Amino acid sequence: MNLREKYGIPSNAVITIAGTVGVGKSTMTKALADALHFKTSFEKVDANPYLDRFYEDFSKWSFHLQIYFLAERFKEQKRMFEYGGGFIQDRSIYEDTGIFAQMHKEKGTMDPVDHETYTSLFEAMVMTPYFPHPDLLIYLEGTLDNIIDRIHDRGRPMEQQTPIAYWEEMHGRYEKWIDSFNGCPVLRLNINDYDIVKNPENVEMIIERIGHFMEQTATLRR
Ligand SMILES: Nc1ncnc2c1ncn2[C@@H]1O[C@H](COP(=O)(O)OP(=O)(O)O)[C@@H](O)[C@H]1O
Ligand SMILES: Nc1ncnc2c1ncn2[C@H]1C[C@H](O)[C@@H](COP(=O)(O)O)O1
Repeated sequence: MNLREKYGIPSNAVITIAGTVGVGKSTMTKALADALHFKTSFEKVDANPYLDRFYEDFSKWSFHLQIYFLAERFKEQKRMFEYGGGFIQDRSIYEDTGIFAQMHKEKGTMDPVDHETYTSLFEAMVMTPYFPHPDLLIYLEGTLDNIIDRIHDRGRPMEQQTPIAYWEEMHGRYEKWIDSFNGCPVLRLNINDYDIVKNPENVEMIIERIGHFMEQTATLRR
């Protein structure tokens, strides 16, 4: 019996991994997909035509980048549900608006009219009964210091030039955002509790928690 069957995770589940930059979403996405024999949906980072320009000049490229991410994630959402599920997704669509667009508008690096246009498009596309929401959002949390170490170790050039204050602001916003998020069931995992890089066998403990959690949420919905 494989781990998915052992812990009763439906083969058509769509699980999205959320959390601030560098917390370990991509690593977790790959580990869970390998262990569950699920497909993956990754964010495009290297092939993103706006990301470098955005980090060079937030104000100039905020709107372009958000529209790009919205289009990419919406296409991915469609692809996952057309396949009939069985996916682990690296970052949810909800974080684009709830964290990034909101933060840049409030910090003055996204024009308020652009933000309004973006938000109305996002709501028309996502906040409708027709939009398929994930079965589960796994929220990865950790201390700011650990996360900044990971960003430095990973070494993406545009992130190295970004002031620590940016990651600190984002970290604080994530903590508030997740407390009020209700788009789908949320399972929180602290990165200090499960080191899946040093101890890959920890993945089974995470899958066990996912199985129990999904069973409980399904019972509550019945
Ligand atoms: N459990 C872990 N222990 C140590 N390092 C980790 C762990 N998970 C991820 N990392 C490292 O942290 C960095 C960021 O991880 P990544 O998965 O790319 O984060 P995200 O997708 O959230 O931005 C990478 O260098 C990755 O190898
Ligand atoms: N919606 C977004 N707005 C601005 N920047 C974003 C958005 N989504 C992702 N990003 C950035 C943050 C990182 O530099 C890369 C990849 O994110 P990661 O958390 O490392 O997967 O894209």
